[in-house]
Amino acid sequence: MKQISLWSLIVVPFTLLATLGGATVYFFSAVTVSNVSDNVGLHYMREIETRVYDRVNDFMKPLNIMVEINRDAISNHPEYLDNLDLLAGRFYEQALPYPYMTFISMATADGRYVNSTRDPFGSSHHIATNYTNEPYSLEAFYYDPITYVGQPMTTEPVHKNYDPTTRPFYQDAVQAKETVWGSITPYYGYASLGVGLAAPIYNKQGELLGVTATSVALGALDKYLKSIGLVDNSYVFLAEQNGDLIASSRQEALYSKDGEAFKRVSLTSHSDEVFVQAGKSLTPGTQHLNVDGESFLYHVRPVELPYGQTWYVGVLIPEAYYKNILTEYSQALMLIVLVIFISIALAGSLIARYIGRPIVHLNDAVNANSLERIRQIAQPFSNVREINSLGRGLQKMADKLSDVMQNLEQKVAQRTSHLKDENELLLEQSTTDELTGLYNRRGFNLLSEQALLQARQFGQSFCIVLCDIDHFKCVNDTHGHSVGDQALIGVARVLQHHFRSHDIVARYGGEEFMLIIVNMDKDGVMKRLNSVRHMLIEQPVLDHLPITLSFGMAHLQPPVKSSLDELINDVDAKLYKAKNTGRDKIVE
Ligand SMILES: Nc1nc2c(ncn2[C@@H]2O[C@H](COP(=O)(O)OP(=O)(O)OP(=O)(O)O)[C@@H](O)[C@H]2O)c(=O)[nH]1
Repeated sequence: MKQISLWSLIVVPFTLLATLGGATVYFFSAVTVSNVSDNVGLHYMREIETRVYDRVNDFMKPLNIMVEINRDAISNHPEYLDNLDLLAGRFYEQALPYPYMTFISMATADGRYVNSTRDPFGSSHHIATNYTNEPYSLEAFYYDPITYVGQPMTTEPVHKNYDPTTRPFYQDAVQAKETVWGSITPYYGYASLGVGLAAPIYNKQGELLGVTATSVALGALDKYLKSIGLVDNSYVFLAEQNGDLIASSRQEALYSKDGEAFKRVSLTSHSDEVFVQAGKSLTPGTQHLNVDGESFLYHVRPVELPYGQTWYVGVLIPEAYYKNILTEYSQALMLIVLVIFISIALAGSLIARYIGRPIVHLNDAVNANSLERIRQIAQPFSNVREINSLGRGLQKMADKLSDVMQNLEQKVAQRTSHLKDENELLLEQSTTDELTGLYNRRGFNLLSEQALLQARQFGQSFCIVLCDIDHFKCVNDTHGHSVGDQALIGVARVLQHHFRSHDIVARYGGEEFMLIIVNMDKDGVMKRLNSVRHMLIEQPVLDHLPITLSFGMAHLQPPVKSSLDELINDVDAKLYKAKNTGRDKIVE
């Protein structure tokens, strides 16, 4: 099975988790912020744009409704034209719900004219006609609910010799033979633009009966755009296809007066550079617009009016507005993410510290092959209960093991020393003659080789003596075996008495004794052997029973070359000679 370290089990997953999590959140937040950012801008812009779009549509709707109703009504009932007072009342009442409907008019092909008329801001509403006098001068009348054309408002006509058939709206409509838009122009004396629709009316035979027209004051739309309450540095405008402004959220004028002529302000000729740039990109859709280093989200939506007229609603929102909101949002998000990942890292380091480190510590101690290392683990060595208990358990085991080993060592030492003693005893027993306490033959064999080596090594003299009790069989036979034993013990003691502690005195066989004397001259040896003989006579080991010994002796001066076997054979032969030549003597 593949082995992995505890550190890699803790550190690697936490590092991976933190990195992966961080990257994921960062990626998602970047994507989210970017999406939300665009959405916030778009939503805000669409909201404004839709409101303006609906408002313009609602505002303009009565214009074509009225013109179409009146066109159809008069076309189907030309008799209306015989009583223009009725039309005056009808027009007046049609205009009542629409305060900015400035004109609803009818100009007959024979030059008569009737009009429900109102100033652009709806403060005065009356009826104007030119058919009540000669030669068709335009006069203003109060509306009368019974007679429709009520009292005159002024003593003088408003317009002398007014011939509507010469007016542009009439001529344009007749020429087009269908409903046409008039051009947008300012009202005389009023700060408002206006626009009208004019429809030529034919009878069933296709003869021209006249032109009916409606007109609306656009100043109300301008007021509306100015009152929307946009965020700072935003723009909303309504413009014609050619870029001429109809209404705008900004304060700048929509037209200028040059003598008697009016000059419309277009987007591209505007004093505000933002309008200029917007005018250059007046295409439906959303785009980013950069003006003098400031970025705008720019949206254009066409407003399709009847009879082929298209206006444009444009909205510009500074990107900084919604980006600031989102920057704050993303900063808050990043802060939360940071806190989460610091927490994860902290959790990882806590696990590493409180679980990983003690386990690694334990592992090192256990693998150090030393019980002492485990016993020396400081307690408590971990704040985690289970790990601490694991460590304590190991320590207890190590303590017990250590005690067992110590006992074992003591026992082994005791056994060893005991065995040593027993060995020594056994050795002593196996090399000692039980009866006399001298070395036995085995002891002699062990020590004699060492003595010969010593003499050779230190260049010392080497003397070997074999002695045997004379007629010992007689002693046994005459006095019994135990007396014989006493004799053996006595002879052994006398021999031992005459030689040095480091000289070898051994019982070599039944009544044979072997001596090895190193580093003593021949005379010295002889003297001692003769002394032995004398003592056995003077101080008999058995009462009234003299004991004599026969000796075979070899004394070698250094260097000693003969082997032990040769020397033993030599002294054996000499002893034999002593026995055969009368006993109680030393043969050398
Ligand atoms: N009491 C006693 N007798 C022993 C012991 N070992 C050997 N003997 C006896 O020693 C005697 C040795 O006799 P022999 O070999 O014939 O020699 P000897 O009688 O001493 O005659 P020579 O050596 O020729 O002078 C035997 O009778 C053995 O039984 C012992 O441990 N105790």
